[in-house]
Amino acid sequence: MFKKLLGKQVNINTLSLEERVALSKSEPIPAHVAIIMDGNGRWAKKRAMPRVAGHHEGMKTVRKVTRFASDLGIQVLTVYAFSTENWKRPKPEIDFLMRLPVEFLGSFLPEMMERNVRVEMIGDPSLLPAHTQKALYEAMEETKHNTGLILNFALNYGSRSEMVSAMKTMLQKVQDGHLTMQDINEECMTSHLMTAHLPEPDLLIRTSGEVRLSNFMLWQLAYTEFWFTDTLWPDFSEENLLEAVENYQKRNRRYGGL
Ligand SMILES: CCc1cc(N2CCCCCC2)n2ncc(-c3ccc(F)cc3)c2n1
Repeated sequence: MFKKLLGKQVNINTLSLEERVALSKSEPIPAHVAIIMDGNGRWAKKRAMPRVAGHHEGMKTVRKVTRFASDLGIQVLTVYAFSTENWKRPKPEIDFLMRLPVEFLGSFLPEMMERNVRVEMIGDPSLLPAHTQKALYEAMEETKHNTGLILNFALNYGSRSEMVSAMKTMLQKVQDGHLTMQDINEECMTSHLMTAHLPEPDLLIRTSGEVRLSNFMLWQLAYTEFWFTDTLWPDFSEENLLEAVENYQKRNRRYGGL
């Protein structure tokens, strides 16, 4: 890929990662990047390892990508960690998955504090085990005053149920006289979603070659740039994230216009 540097065309493949990062930071960085982290089971299968080994390696990738996103100046990183459909998985796998937040936060929270990272979540935490909820709430409490990157975990999250819940709340407000039919518009709907306080995603990344949304942020992704890669999530690197951002910066977004 070629980029303009000081009036000259530069082949970025000849640059170091650091040089490419500096170049990328001279152009608009996507404020909100959302990632569907696919390919963990396949990564393990390729190595004749149990699926949970892929999930554990995937957790390390979350740490690595969080560091790099923070360095790049990304404001919000939303990662789809557990969907409402994932409850159909075997119980031992779910039990393992539900311990990952405890391990992640136990080892990474000090560094996230140093990096001024704030931990948030979207989804319904009530069905998560007590130890998972405890780790999550403690991390959100400890980091709530941080003003750097927002690391936003989608946990027990499903977009359709998020939208139904928003509609029910708005209907209840109309019944209670707190809203009128005229108030109901796209902005009103957006303000009733779990992401109301966040900018809409500028860039969606999905790994492992799957090309579908899987009930993820369906309303919020209306004008988002999509970037799909065959790379399996445990293999996803800083280089992959930078490539997605560089590709994003090449696109001129129209928001439906010309
Ligand atoms: C509860 C399911 C789950 C799965 C999971 N995987 C497995 C699936 C996708 C790949 C990444 C590794 N991770 N990775 C980090 C977390 C995490 C969640 C909340 C939090 F506050 C801190 C860390 C995580 N949570």
